[in-house]
Amino acid sequence: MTINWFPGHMAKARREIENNLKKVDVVIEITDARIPYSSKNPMMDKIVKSKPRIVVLNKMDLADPKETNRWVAKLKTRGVYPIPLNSRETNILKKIEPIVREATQEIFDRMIARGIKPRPIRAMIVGIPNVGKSTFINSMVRRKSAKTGNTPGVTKTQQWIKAGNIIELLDTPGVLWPKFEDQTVGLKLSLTGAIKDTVVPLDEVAIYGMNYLIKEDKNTFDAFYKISNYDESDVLSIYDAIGMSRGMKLPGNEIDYEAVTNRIIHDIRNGTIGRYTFDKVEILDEN
Ligand SMILES: Nc1nc2c(ncn2[C@@H]2O[C@H](COP(=O)(O)OP(=O)(O)OP(=O)(O)O)[C@@H](O)[C@H]2O)c(=O)[nH]1
Repeated sequence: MTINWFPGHMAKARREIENNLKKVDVVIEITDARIPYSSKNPMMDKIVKSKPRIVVLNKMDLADPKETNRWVAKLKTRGVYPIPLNSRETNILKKIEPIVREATQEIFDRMIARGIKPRPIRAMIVGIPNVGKSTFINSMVRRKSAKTGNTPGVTKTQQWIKAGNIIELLDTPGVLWPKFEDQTVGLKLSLTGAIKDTVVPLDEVAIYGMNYLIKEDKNTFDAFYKISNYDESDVLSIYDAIGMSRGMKLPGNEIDYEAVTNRIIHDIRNGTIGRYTFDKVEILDEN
């Protein structure tokens, strides 16, 4: 989904979420496990305020498992309920149900104490674009594609959809804007596919990712591209090595640098090279 986030859009998105918040018991915030800090909306804490919040570290299959564990531990100290997930799996309901129960225990204890028969727990999904909100909803309700209300003339009525026996979800997720304030955050959002390619220069994205991987895990990077003997402080030297190794040449035998850029981004974004986390937990204390 492409949205240009102008102040008017931001205000509208925020208002919609604030209205929906009144109807739910718990908020399920979807983030990207590779960038749990950069894929959060900057105002989420203010917007959600006092509702219990589950933070899904989605796309865990693409993130470094050690770093994901560190994020879970850290987020637990911040008053939210973190859970790593791969929303493409079919059994996520089983993983979500216990944490939804835990997050809403007080509300339901109160209902029971007042003699009210417990009703389904109502939840809304929020997150920035492309973190996997629709995939999560579809997987929770076990259907193939998310319903959309974009057909002209079709009245958009908001619906509750049942996810298993104890949860009801608002069928449309709240889409919020990503963080824009920091250039590195922009590079990470682009590297993981959360923002559209044209927003950030692609070669900068590729160079950022490449340097990060070489710093973190040079052996894997070299083995993946079958390269050696390059100067790691010189971007062109690395590009030349990859281009040569992969036979990415233009007519006239020059290296096709654009193809190398696209290749690197593709390989990192899809996890073909390996599982990496670009936000380390320490970033929370620095900001
Ligand atoms: N590897 C992996 N891919 C995922 C996971 N969840 C979602 N995806 C993929 O991520 C992409 C974006 O997923 P969507 O569900 O469309 O994301 P969204 O947040 O609804 O996106 P918007 O509609 O743009 O707000 C799709 O290609 C999904 O298949 C996951 O847990 N692991």
